[in-house]
Amino acid sequence: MSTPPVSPTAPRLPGPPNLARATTRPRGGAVPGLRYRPAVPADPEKAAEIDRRLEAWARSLDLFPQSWTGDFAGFQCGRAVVLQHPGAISLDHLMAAGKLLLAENVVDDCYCEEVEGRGGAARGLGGRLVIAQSALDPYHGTPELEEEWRQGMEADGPLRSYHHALRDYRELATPSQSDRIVHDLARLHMGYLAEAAWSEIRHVPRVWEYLVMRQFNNFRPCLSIVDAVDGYELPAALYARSEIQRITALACNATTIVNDLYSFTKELASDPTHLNLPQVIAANERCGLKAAYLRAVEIHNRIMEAFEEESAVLAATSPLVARYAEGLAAWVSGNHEWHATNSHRYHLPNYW
Ligand SMILES: CC(C)=CCC/C(C)=C(\C)COP(=O)(O)OP(=O)(O)O
Ligand SMILES: [Mg+2]
Repeated sequence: MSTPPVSPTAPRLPGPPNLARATTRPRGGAVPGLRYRPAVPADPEKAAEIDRRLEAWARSLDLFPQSWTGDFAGFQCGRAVVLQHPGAISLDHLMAAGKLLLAENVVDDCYCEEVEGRGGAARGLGGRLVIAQSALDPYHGTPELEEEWRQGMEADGPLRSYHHALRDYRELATPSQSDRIVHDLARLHMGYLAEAAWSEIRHVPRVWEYLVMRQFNNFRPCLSIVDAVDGYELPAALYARSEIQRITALACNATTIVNDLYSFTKELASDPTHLNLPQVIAANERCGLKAAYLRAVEIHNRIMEAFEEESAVLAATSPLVARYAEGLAAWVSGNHEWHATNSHRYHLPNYW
């Protein structure tokens, strides 16, 4: 079988970046020109307490080997959730957010990410993810088969972490809030599958296609819990409205592009073909990575601007919507702060 000819207009990756130019940045530096709002500072004692409890939880379920403890500490899960949920009504509510965040990362690292060296691979990912989805969305059948399923859910750290994190979340969330996150995690899994499929066939998407994939492979499950963690519910009928869905998606997309900007150097250092927004822009526009990076910042800023403007208009219509929009904005700010200051995990390119 002959290889189909490559269209001269097909996006082409720019080739390995010169990572000598992409060394470390000053600690805590934000991407120059990035539109963001300062986060409510994290109380270090609260963050440390969440980390301590999360590590104990992870150990009790044997979620990952001892040798990954350094990475767990470097990830700063406790600081992340304290920054992202400044209105959390209790430590238990922060713990629920922390368990979900930890579980989402265990699944991503162990099932999806090949470069992490923790078992993740594009091949066979669909089968692993459908079983992972059932850790959130229980199997119903005969008692015998349900028992087999229950035992199956104990098979590995990713399944145990999803199963137990969601079980604990259900205790403090309403049924519709729990159902919401189950659906948002299914969307996330669809995004993981698209990313894996493109990587297997070395497909370089158009910029809009990449952003569609990234709207699914997205922080949305984390923002989907902002009302529950703050101790109230945005009712399902309101949440389902298209204008609420839009501000939710804009906030989630802004925050996920922030990840692309801060993780750009880490990702290209481990895999020069890894897709992130600057890389996809460079491939489509046949420009250098610095120009592409600046264009990605501009796209992010326009999405942030739309989120801020549209959520302000909606907030004026009801105090409950205003509270929800504030919760989204707080998550966006806290997540930006976490990315900008997590020098264990992220380094900016030294373009500036
Ligand atoms: C916490 C959560 C819901 C994660 C799911 C999606 C995800 C892993 C991200 C949005 C982060 O993106 P990425 O895979 O690029 O992660 P790193 O850049 O390696 O931190
Ligand atoms: Mg990334």
